[in-house]
Amino acid sequence: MNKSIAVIGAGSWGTALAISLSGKGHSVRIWDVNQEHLKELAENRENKRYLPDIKFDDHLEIAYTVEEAVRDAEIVLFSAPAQHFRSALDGAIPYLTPEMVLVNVAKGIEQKTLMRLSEIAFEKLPNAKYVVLSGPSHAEEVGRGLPTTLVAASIDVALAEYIQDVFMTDWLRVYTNTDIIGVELGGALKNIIALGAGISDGMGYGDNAKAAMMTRGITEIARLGVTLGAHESTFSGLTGIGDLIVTCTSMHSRNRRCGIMIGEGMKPSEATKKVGMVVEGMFTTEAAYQLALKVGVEMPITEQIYNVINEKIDAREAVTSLMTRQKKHEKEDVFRKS
Ligand SMILES: NC(=O)c1ccc[n+]([C@@H]2O[C@H](COP(=O)([O-])OP(=O)(O)OC[C@H]3O[C@@H](n4cnc5c(N)ncnc54)[C@H](O)[C@@H]3O)[C@@H](O)[C@H]2O)c1
Ligand SMILES: O=P(O)(O)OC[C@H](O)CO
Repeated sequence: MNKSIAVIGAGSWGTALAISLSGKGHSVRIWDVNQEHLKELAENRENKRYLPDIKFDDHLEIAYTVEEAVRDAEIVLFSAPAQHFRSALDGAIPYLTPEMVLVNVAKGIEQKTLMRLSEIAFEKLPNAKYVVLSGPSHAEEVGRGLPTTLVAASIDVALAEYIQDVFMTDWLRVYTNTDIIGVELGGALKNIIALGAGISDGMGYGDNAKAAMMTRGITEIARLGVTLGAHESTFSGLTGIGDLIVTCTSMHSRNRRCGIMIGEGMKPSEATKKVGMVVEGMFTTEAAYQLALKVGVEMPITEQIYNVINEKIDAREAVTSLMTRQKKHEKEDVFRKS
């Protein structure tokens, strides 16, 4: 059955999902803090800034206030960048009702509190019907209807199944999961490794270096994730290794593109600006670095990327530091446990 859906954040991902949902016949209203951007969306009936040449259909309306977007919605989808999720939620709260299902697609950790986004939501709304939607999914491909998979994660499996039904199309396949911690952390932390993969590419290193970055990257992501309560197996699924692969290898990736420019010698702040859309890894690196210190987990790649993007060392020094670390067994963590 068709639903009424509010989308909060009309960037590339919010727009791509709004196009997909409205294409399925759902009634979608999209809102953004940037009023100028909303006017352009209404005038052009497409998102020329982020997803040019993909026209909106009649089921997709532009809302000029949060209230207008959220009023009578059955589902409220948050697609603002992770550092803005708290303010996006605060803005919507006066208009939310307990029946509304909240879906968050942002991938990050709040820098100032080190909280996962679901922790923010449950702190404010302890009984929220809350679902995380994540997975290997570039907006540029979803907007064009290219085959994609996602995972709807919730502590309530029935709720995850509800969102699975609402979002699923013949080309957008949605799985469910109840490991909300693992799904959130996989989506957030892969952006750090994608920055690293981009830096490696930008420095002119080859496929060997990138394969190492990705494989050792997922190892340290899982190490932190399991310490924070996630299931290890989640990191070998779509929201773990799946999302890591797509982000580290695609030219659509904002994180990888930013990394490439840094690897080529551009200042990190300049590279971030040049991407022109949110580069979540630039915030998540700091948060993950602090979280790892707090819980005593070793994250050598994250630590070096933290050093590079904060201009403490250059990328070549970071590579030397990673390559000349104390030698170890590949599965050292497993040996430590047994
Ligand atoms: N772009 C993708 O392919 C993709 C895919 C999966 C997940 N994501 C995740 O989705 C999130 C958004 O990414 P994006 O690429 O769409 O970003 P973007 O930079 O393209 O757009 C972000 C939009 O959010 C708006 N915004 C900022 N604060 C807001 C607020 N408080 N309320 C409402 N709108 C607000 C901005 O004005 C902007 O239009 C990120 O966490 C990203 O990791 C992106
Ligand atoms: O473009 P990126 O690097 O923000 O990645 C987008 C999505 O998270 C890929 O799944």
